[in-house]
Parts: sequence; C-alpha cells; structure tokens
Amino acid sequence: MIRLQLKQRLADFTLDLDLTLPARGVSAIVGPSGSGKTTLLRCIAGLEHAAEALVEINGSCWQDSQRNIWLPPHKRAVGYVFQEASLFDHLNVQDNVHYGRRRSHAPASESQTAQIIELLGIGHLLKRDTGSLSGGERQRVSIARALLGNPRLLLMDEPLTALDPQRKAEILPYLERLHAELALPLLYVSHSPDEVARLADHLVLLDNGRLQANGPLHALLPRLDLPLAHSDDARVVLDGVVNGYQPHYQLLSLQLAGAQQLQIIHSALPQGRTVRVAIQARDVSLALDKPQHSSMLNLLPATICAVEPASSAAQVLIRLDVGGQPLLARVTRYSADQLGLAIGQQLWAQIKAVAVLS
Ligand SMILES: Nc1ncnc2c1ncn2[C@@H]1O[C@H](COP(=O)(O)OP(=O)(O)OP(=O)(O)O)[C@@H](O)[C@H]1O
Repeated sequence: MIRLQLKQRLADFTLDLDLTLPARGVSAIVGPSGSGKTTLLRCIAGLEHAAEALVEINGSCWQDSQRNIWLPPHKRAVGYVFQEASLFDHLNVQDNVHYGRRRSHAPASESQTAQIIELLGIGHLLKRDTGSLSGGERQRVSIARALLGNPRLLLMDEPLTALDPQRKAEILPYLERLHAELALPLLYVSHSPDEVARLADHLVLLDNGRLQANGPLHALLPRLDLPLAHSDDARVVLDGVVNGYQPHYQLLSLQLAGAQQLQIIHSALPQGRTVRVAIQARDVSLALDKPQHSSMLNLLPATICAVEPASSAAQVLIRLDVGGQPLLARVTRYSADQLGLAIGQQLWAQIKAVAVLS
C-alpha cells in the first residue's frame, strides 16, 4: 500500500492531498495543467521537501513530518523517468543503463538486469552511442536505467509526450509488458486518455492541488460527475475474454462480463485470454429497435442509467448499463429528443468493430 499525505505551498499554489494507492500496478495521475501532478511526484521522490507529509511506500517510511523522518532523494528507492530522456551523452547505452545500477544501494541482480534489458528490447543497442538513438529508444534506455536501481516505486512524468505518434505506438507495448511482468508500483502522469486507458489500473484525479477522485480506472471513467466523461475523447474500458476468431475477417470475439459479445478487429489470440478494450462515447450510437441489416457488428441490449448535457450544447452524454457493464454514448441533442431518451429506457447500443480500441 502507498500512503501519501502531503501539504506543500509553492508561491500561490498549494498541494494538499491525502490518498492511498494500491501496492502494485499502474496508478495514473491526471488533471489539468498546473493541478500539481509533477509536484506530487517531486514530493514523493524527495525533490520537493513538503512541509507536512507522510510518504509510506509498501511499508517503508520515506517521510513523516510528525516523527521528524525525512529521507533525502538518494536514499529513496525510487526510479524517476521524465518527459525527455536525460541520458549522459558521453557514455554509451550500456554505461548509461548501468549507471542506474551503480548508484543504487540495492542494485538489480545480474538476472534481473538481463530481464529488464530484454523486457525493454534494448539488448541490441547496448554498444551504441546515445546520440544515435531514436526518441523511443532513448526513452526505453532511460526506463531501463531507472529500473536497474531496483526501485520500490517507479515514477513516470509524461514519458511519451515528447515522442511522435509512431514512437509512442512503438514504446507503449514495452510499458504494457512492464506492467504485466513487474510487481513494482508505477505512478504515471499523463494527459493522454489513450495511454491511461491502456496502462492504468487505478486513477487519481487532481484539480488545483486537491484530490478530485481516486479509485479503479474501470469505475471512474464512466462517472458523469467527473470531467473525464465530458472530454471529447471520453471512453470506458472493459475486459473481455477471447472466445472465438474468424481469421478471414480478422475478427476477434470477446465475451464481456454479463455474457455480452463484442467483436473487434485484432490478430488471433488464445481462447480464454483477457483483453482490455476501450470504447469511446463518440463511437456509440443508439437505436430503439434492434437493427436488422446493419454494418455495425456490435449490437448490445442496454438500459439508460443517466442523461446529462455534454460540454457542447448540441450533444448529450448518456450512461448505459450493458449487462452490468457501464458504457458511455454521446449523441446529438436532436437525436435524444427524437428518440425520447430517458432514464430506465431499454434500447440498443451500436458500436462499430473498427472503433473499438485494444
Ligand atoms: N518551484 C515553484 N515555485 C512556485 N510555483 C511552482 C513551483 N513549481 C511548481 N509551481 C506551480 O505549482 C503548480 C503546479 O505545478 P505542477 O508542475 O505540479 O503542475 P502539473 O499538473 O504537473 O502541470 P502540467 O500538466 O502542465 O505539467 C503550477 O501552478 C506551477 O506554476
């Protein structure tokens, strides 16, 4: 368990938080620019000396102002990855990576080192100069360097923001592997709904230095009282279990909790594998009767739980229940009026297979 109680004033900004995070997995920290995400990470790492604080990471106390405990940054077993990979340009990749190991009090073992190098796919880069690396490769090297210090906590502050979409797409699978294979807790600051939906288990929402919400990703994304559901790229994430594949059409069938079926475009995966998918509110349309001849492959019986104005006056946001799973739909106010959409109504949610993100 991670316990954080922090009060820190910086000029006219105050960070004032009290939160508990899971001992493992990815907790995404999100919030508007200036809401205190970086300050939170800096306080945890000890780069900011919060005036009143309790920082406990899975049983280790790094700071407790009531008991006068303060560990300086180099005594905190933390790995920190920044937006721009800050590698030493006079050292090659191998020496950069091992720098993390050398400066740690409990460095990664040989076998852990090999595992991390393999996990991040940088084995073939070890002899290269850092100047010859692509942005994505540089960031993978800096993540490896942070991990080789054998941290108890990994902090990442918008690690993909400086990369172009192609490099981002290249590095995300490595982050997913870290998530799947390492027990380490990771706090991940991001402005990207896509990264959050793919990586996070847990979500922390900050607003002007205060905690707005803290809970499992699945539960917070569909909440209409939080700003995420109102953003242009609002989405929910659902877990589905693979139960079929049509190779000719590259269509993967997933069974959702509640026995609903979802078809998505994907490569073949083993039966029984759990796949996380994201469905954007703007990709869900609604019909009162089951369409008979539609190109929409996913027609799911749904019940309306809530109808709210969207940020655009021309649209409404609808929260649906699909076999116990939440789904968001954003439709025009015109359609909502024409269909007479109201809480408790049963209807069909339509989702194109090509629109489901996985
Ligand atoms: N050393 C400092 N002195 C004074 N104010 C500071 C200092 N560091 C940060 N701040 C202010 O604290 C607030 C929070 O900054 P912080 O960088 O934590 O926000 P953020 O949520 O990470 O923002 P972004 O998403 O833009 O990176 C901002 O208003 C910032 O100007």
